[in-house]
Amino acid sequence: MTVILPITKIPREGLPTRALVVGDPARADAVAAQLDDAQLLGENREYRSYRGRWRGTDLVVSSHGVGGPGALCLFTELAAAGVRTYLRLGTAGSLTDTVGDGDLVVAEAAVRDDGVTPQLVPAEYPSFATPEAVLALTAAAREHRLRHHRGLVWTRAAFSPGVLELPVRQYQAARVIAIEMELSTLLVFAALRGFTAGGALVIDGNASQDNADPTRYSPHRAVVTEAVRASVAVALDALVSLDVEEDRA
Ligand SMILES: O=P(O)(O)O[C@H]1O[C@H](CO)[C@@H](O)[C@H]1O
Ligand SMILES: O=c1cc[nH]c(=O)[nH]1
Repeated sequence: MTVILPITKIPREGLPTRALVVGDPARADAVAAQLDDAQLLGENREYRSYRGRWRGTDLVVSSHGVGGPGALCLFTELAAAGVRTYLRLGTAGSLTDTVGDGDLVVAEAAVRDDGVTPQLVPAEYPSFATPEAVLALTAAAREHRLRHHRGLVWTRAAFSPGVLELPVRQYQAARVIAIEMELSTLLVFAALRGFTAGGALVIDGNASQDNADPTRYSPHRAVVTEAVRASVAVALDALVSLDVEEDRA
């Protein structure tokens, strides 16, 4: 009898070892539509998971919703079902004028302001992308002729600010180029398990100007939608090219 995992309702066994994870269930549908023989694996809450093939390689695509704690539930259940290599394809706000709308940011590492990984491991522990994932994503972005940048990302639990002053200027001065909400959770989770992980993020606005006023956040513009659509092949090409498990201590 197939055992179904409780939070994502994916099967406990027999999954491919690679997963593309995205925030939005509709984005999981759009990725699945590009796969060969896509099959829905399970659906519950914000989590929608498919399996399928890209260029002959089996993989999973799953949505994790918004925020690190919920995303961690997906990453954990995917691991229980056999996934060992994760790439996140998401959106992010830019923190610098040189990274514009529709550009792709390939994360080298992420600031752990995610609100959840401090409950897993001390705050000094790093949140870094697997080097091969960074190289595979940048190579695929170049091949697909997408405007892209490598750099540091700020993962932050709260989308909009409250009353506390945010260290935006300090992180800008420290060369952090984009802000989003789940990547550091994925990178820490993967490092703790000895898995491979990375992420690429499509820029959907200037976060240092827009996020204090949620009515100015406008991610549904054509420049963003088109860049996300074009980035799917980049992320899938990178995912199927990765094969780094054997070298790891
Ligand atoms: O486009 P996704 O993958 O959802 O990523 C970003 O968009 C959401 C905020 O609108 C957060 O999940 C953030 O990380
Ligand atoms: O967290 C996020 C995601 C996309 N864009 C932003 O400005 N922030």
